[in-house]
Amino acid sequence: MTTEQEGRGIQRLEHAKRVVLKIGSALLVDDATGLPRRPWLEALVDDVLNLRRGGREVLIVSSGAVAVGRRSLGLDPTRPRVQEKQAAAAVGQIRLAHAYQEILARHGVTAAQVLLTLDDSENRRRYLNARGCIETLLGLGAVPVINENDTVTTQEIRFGDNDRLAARVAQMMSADVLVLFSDIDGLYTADPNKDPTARFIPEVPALTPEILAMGTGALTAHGTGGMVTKLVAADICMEAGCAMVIAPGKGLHPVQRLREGGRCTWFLPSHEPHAARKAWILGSLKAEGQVMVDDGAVRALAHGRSLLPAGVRAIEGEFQRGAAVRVVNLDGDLLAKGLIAYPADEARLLMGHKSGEIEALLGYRGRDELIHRDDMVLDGILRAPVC
Ligand SMILES: Nc1ncnc2c1ncn2[C@@H]1O[C@H](COP(=O)(O)OP(=O)(O)O)[C@@H](O)[C@H]1O
Ligand SMILES: N[C@@H](CCC(=O)OP(=O)(O)O)C(=O)O
Repeated sequence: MTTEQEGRGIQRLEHAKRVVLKIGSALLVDDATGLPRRPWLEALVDDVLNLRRGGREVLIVSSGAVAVGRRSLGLDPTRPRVQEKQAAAAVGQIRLAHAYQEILARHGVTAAQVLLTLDDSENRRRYLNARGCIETLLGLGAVPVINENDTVTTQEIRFGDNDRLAARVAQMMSADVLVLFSDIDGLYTADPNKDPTARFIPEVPALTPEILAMGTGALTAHGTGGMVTKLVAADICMEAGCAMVIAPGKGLHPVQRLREGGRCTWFLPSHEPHAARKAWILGSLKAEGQVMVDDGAVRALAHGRSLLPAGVRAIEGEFQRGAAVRVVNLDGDLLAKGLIAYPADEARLLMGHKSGEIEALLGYRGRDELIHRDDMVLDGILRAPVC
């Protein structure tokens, strides 16, 4: 790898505000005992703490529930049935979460278990709930330890592999970097375990058909992904403006080795996560309603602030929480488009009121903002001029 290539990826990691680390079963679970590898996990937690000391937020997407639980239940790994895998995940997840919790707690850090399903990334209301919860956990200094909620998913309605889940989490949380730790040090032109002429690829600036053709299935006993799912994950990340890296995870302190310039493959998107999210709100979502705001709110939006209920005069349309809505001024001029934090009926109850009154009006304490600035893109007469 050239110094310049090394540099670009590492720079992304060193300047990242939010990093997702994905740990595969083959790295975490000891083949002989079927238990989490403690020394490896302790070294990983050390790495996580170092990242956090540098001011970064860290999320962990961890596989291993099925591998751990399968062993505890004495299930045959060669003939997995869906219900047995679900049962194994239920047993293994509690042990896995406990291992993370125990090691992080020794350093005074709180671990938080988050189990997600495919629906949580595709249904906008659930998406906002999951995102809000993880955002709150990060704000409170916890380390979210995320896995698929295997016990309630079936073949048709699941991520199926944690490479893709991790990419969806990175996209949902506008992470700057996703690290996929693997049993291999990166992407090759072909599977190097089968083809000795396969060449290593240090950096992928775009997912061309040639790159996509390099993906083939998994070889390991525990793993479900192989290179195919890593390239699917790269596609999700690149689209979301998140850099992704496939790095070797077998040895102790895999993050430290990555930061020291160890061999890996970087997938580097040309745009930032924030820009990608805003483009998605502006371009891909159909507005389901309209919010009319007063002049004070127009000034707040123009300064990049969130929209509070106090500045709202009227709400049109019937929509659910998380719907995309147009924001207009009293003359009906378009100002912005955003994802609203309340359904239409509740938003109507809140309009014109101070955020401190939300609990009394709705009977629960929701978000202070009707549309958070991270969920809003200025448009129409407030659209930033393109230079
Ligand atoms: N083009 C490729 N480059 C690198 N590895 C590949 C490629 N195609 C297939 N593989 C295989 O994918 C494996 C990594 O995927 P997987 O076993 O799912 O890893 P993990 O469990 O670490 O996520 C490698 O060990 C390798 O055998
Ligand atoms: N949710 C499953 C993980 C499935 C998976 O993707 O495993 P892996 O290929 O080892 O990352 C589990 O915890 O066992």
